[in-house]
Amino acid sequence: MLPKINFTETEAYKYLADHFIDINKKGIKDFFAEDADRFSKFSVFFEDILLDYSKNRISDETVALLMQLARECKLDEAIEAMYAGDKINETEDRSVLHIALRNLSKTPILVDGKDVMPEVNAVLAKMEKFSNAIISGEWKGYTGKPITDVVNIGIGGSDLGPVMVTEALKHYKNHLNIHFVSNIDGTHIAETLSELNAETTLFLVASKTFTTQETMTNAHSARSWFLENGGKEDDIAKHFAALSTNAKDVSAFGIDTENMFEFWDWVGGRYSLWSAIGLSISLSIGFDNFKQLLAGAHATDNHFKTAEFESNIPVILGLLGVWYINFYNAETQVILPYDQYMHRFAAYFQQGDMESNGKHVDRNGNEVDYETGPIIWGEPGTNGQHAFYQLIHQGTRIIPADFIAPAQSLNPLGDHHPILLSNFFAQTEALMNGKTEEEVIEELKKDGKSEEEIKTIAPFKVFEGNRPTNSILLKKITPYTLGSLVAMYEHKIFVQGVIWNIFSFDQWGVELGKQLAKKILPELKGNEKVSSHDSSTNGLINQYKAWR
Ligand SMILES: O=P(O)(O)OC[C@H]1O[C@H](O)[C@H](O)[C@@H](O)[C@@H]1O
Repeated sequence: MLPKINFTETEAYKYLADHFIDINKKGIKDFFAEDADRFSKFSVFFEDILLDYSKNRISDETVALLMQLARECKLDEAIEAMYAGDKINETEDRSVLHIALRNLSKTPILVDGKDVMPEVNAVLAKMEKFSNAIISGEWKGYTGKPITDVVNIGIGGSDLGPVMVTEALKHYKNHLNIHFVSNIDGTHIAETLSELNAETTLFLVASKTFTTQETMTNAHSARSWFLENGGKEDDIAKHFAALSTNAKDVSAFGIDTENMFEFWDWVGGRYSLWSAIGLSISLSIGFDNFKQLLAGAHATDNHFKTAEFESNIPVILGLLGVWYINFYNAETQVILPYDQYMHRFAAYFQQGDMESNGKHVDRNGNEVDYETGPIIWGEPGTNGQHAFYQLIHQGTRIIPADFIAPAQSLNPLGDHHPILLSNFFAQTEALMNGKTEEEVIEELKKDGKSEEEIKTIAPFKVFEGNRPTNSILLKKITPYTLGSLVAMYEHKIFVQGVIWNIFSFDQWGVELGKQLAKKILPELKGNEKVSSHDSSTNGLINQYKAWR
């Protein structure tokens, strides 16, 4: 079980609160001026990934106190409990074992005394066989033609991970066209199907529960489309596969259980891209590359489990987040990949982080009196620079930023990559150093501005700087390094959940809206006016009925 410690009552927290007052008076650039070793002290390599966290508002003492905080919160016991298969998802009475899905060392991992690895490996073997058959064209559609298009129908964790990874690893993809349908808005599936041919299309119905309204509705529409476009009931087995934990509902839908790729209740939806939910990834880049993704994540899992906290990347990232959220009152965390392929990375971790740590009740069932999970957002660089960086540079809020970039481009075209990377380096430098009033005045003088003009314009051109960033420089985006990176962020979320004393692996907060939508749906039928809600909801529903 996870320890249940209120981190604000630890010794370390009290020291940190005092220490914060001192640190807050200093600028990050002052730390660099004082310490020539700062970069080597506050950076860590993990294989082909370099984390530089030196451009943060931290000193040696901050780091030592944050590490003490982790120790007082018994992070080591929490890590051990997760890896041992303890039911740390207490509110759902489940283990949390996405680490087992990529446990390529095959050491036994027990849930209720049973080793889960044989089942994990059996599903991986089935995914390999299926992926090879589809990719090679050996698997034929109902008219004998090979599959050309794959449509993953899923939402949330059954969509975002596969979308993010297939996009991030597009460079490694084969000839198959992979599509994703998630939204219940009929436009999503209608637009997707309009380009497709039923004879050569494979649908993956991806749903852990196989009850999610959006996915089931989209899956039924896909089935009808298939039958209307020449397929027969008997052909469904050639064109539909299911990725789920719910065998009963899969066969009730009419999908051959031979075409069912199973996973288990100890895999959280937002941690499931490594499971059968990753079948679209394996189809897109081939099973060997999918295995490399798992291998990269497995390497991070070993790092997280064994490295000292001081050199443990997820621990460092997690504690830095706590420092800003709980001491600087940072509300958000921005993730900025300088890699076009990674354009859905921030969106993926919006679910990963916000659904995990968006909690206001602690592990003892009490309301917390401190902040927990941040708002996660971000877009790829350099697009973000021309959109929202203004606020990061000169706004009133502190926005800790993670900058991520590969040293090697997968599309080395002219000077594109050096230009991209010059922006990556420049932004963190600018955010740290800012621009002083003296520098601004100097610049304006050089531009030949008058004293009067300088006085008027200078205040607007000053950047106070001291804005914290992490830089994550990867040698190259490969399935392996991406797997490592994603697992780092996953474990960072775990670290923060442990410190905040919350349960990171349930998501009760998404239920209420679903329940109410089910209640409202029948009320939308017929023309009679609705009066069972508040006046706003009644007004909106009745206007919808008048206009539809
Ligand atoms: O995979 P499914 O069971 O269809 O669930 C899809 C998604 O829906 C739910 O509402 C949860 O909030 C998500 O964590 C989950 O990933």
